[in-house]
Amino acid sequence: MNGVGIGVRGLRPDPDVPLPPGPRWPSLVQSIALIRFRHRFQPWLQRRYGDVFTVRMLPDGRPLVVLTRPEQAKELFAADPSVFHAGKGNAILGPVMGEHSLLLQDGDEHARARRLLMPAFNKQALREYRELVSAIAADEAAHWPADVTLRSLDRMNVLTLEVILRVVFGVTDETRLAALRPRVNETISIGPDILLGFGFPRLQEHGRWKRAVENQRELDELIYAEIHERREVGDLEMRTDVLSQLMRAGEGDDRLGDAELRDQLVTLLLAGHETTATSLAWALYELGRRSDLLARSQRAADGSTPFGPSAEDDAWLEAVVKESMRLHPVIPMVVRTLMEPATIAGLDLPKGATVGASILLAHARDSNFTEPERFDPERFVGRNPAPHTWIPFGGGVRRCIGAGFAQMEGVAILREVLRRHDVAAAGDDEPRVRNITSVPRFGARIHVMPRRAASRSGLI
Ligand code: HEM
Repeated sequence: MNGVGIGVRGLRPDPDVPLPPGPRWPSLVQSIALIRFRHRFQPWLQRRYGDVFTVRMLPDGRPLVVLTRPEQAKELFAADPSVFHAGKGNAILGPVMGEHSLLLQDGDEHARARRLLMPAFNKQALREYRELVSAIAADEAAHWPADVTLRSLDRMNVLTLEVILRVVFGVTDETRLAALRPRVNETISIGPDILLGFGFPRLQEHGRWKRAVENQRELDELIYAEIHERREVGDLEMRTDVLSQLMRAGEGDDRLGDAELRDQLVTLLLAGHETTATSLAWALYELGRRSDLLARSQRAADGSTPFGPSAEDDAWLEAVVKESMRLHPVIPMVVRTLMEPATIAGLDLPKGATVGASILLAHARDSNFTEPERFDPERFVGRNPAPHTWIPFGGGVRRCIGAGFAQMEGVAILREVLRRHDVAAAGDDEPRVRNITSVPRFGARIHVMPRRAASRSGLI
């Protein structure tokens, strides 16, 4: 998904195959620069070496070839998935997500899981989730204190977590929700240090590692209890949540077993929670810096027709979400590792090399977007960006399965917040790296005030 781990253990590319230029520094320095200082390092690499460059990564200087042009991204996304693997690079997430996780699989296993998961994310399913997402957002936004400065990232994290628990896991029982929340919170805050520790069983008997293992066991027990109860009650056909749909998917032997369901649920939690929250936090922050865009978004949130929001209103809010994802990519790059020698973007690459499409650079290219540093949702109104220039969700057979879900959720949440509140950015912010994702360093702080019109209509 994101270049947490580059390459595949035991698969060392032939060092004699010539690769695009790149720095000659030690791989430790290059890895730190690429991961920790990605926002400055990637643009520097492009200026210094051009549109294709090679970074040498830990542990042994294995190459990561980075592509930055839309036609190169297109080739990468269309490449044969049996040769261009994505799952192996995410292996570090295995101990938490589980071996069946969609993110970790490749080849036939991935294709099967993807086929079983897809119906839960199609247009019809998304329409069914929307009402519940709006209700969750309305409840949360109505309880924000008046006239206060808050970290919108924190508020959005609370909201998107609640959406995962109730719309994806489909949990309605308050006692189980209360038991799940702290365990899920602990799981989502696991960093690389804990993940790496999972490789050393002795470590798991101590301190934070021990707590992480215990927490995971408790979380798994709750998830399995939910799955078993759902099977016993036998009302799966009537339920619209993601878990129930996954339990119904497939026929005969081709169904997801309990362990598979558990792994996919934890994957959806980890892949879908903070990513969406961060994009929404940036969206509120950016609207809070531009009173004209805020006013337009509030009109769209209120609905411009006597019957409520029109398709144009939805389209504007969706454009705000998309522009936020463009200007502030949460995930910097998508990567694939070559299982066989292959040619891509005119380059002959050896088996074992990793090749990535930079989301950060694609979104910041002035040949892709005019004045790329400007927040301008208008670029997405009534038109699509040129192919493979806007790639926050990656592409091809690995394209984010939750892309439609994230956009639906974004529109619903923005609508409920903006119907009730005025927002003004409180100070400047900038991206900082948090584990895999990039988040606003200061939490995208906004000052929130109740809207007078909204108060009059009894929303608050
Ligand atoms: C703003 C929100 C989000 C962003 C920016 C995002 C981004 C991404 C990216 C870049 C990938 C890798 C694609 C590739 O390798 O080509 C991905 C994969 C994935 N995402 Fe998302 N995502 C978001 C929200 C979600 C949500 C809401 C869910 C689920 C509820 C989700 C579930 C997944 C899963 C399961 C995969 C693995 C797909 C596969 O390997 O087949 N994501 N996402």
